[in-house]
Amino acid sequence: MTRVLATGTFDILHPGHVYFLEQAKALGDELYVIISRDVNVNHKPRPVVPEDQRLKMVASLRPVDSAVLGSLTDYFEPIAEIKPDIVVLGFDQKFQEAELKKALNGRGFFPEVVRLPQISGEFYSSRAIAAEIAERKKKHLPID
Ligand SMILES: Cc1cc2nc3c(=O)[nH]c(=O)nc-3n(C[C@H](O)[C@H](O)[C@H](O)COP(=O)(O)O)c2cc1C
Ligand SMILES: Nc1ncnc2c1ncn2[C@@H]1O[C@H](COP(=O)(O)OP(=O)(O)OP(=O)(O)O)[C@@H](O)[C@H]1O
Repeated sequence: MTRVLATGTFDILHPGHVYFLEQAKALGDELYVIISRDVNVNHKPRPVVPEDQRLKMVASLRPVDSAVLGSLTDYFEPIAEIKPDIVVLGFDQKFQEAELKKALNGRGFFPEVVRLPQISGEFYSSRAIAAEIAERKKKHLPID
C-alpha cells in the first residue's frame, strides 16, 4: 500500500482542488490530507471558511481517504502519525522540494516529494472566487 499525503488550505473549493487531489491519489493507493489551521495561514488572507468546515468539505471528496486538521505548532507531528510514502506539493506551494525533503529527512522521515501540475480555469482559485464576489458586491450586481 502506497500512502500519499497532500496538504493545503482549501478555503473555497473549486475544480483545481479536485484535480490536485485526483493527481495526488493517482500516485498511490491511499490519500491523506492535512488541512492548514486558521492561525497558520499567514502567507495570504486568512480563510473565510473556518478550519473545521474546510476539513469536513475536503474529507467528503472522492479521492480523499482521510483528512485531518494540521498541528498548531509542529508540522511534523501529523506526519509522524500518517507515515506517508509520498508527499505532494501543489504548483504554488512555497516549499521547495529539496528543502522539504531535507527537513523531513532531518526528522527521520524519508518520503518521496513530488510537485504536481496546475490546471487552468477562470475561477480555479479560492482568491479569484472571493475577489469576484467582492467585486459584484461593490457594483451592487446580483450575486446569484
Ligand atoms: C509536509 C507539510 C506538512 C504540513 N503540516 C501542517 C500542519 O501540521 N499544520 C498546518 O497548519 N499547516 C501544515 N502545513 C501547511 C499547509 O497545509 C499548506 O501547505 C500551506 O498552508 C500552504 O498551502 P496553500 O497554498 O494551500 O495555502 C504543512 C505543509 C506541508 C508541506
Ligand atoms: N488550479 C489548480 N491546479 C492545480 N492545483 C491547484 C489549483 N488550485 C489549487 N491547487 C492546489 O490545491 C492545494 C490547496 O490550494 P489552496 O488552498 O492554496 O487553494 P488556492 O485556490 O490555490 O488558493 P488561493 O487562490 O488563495 O491561492 C494547493 O496545493 C494548490 O497548489
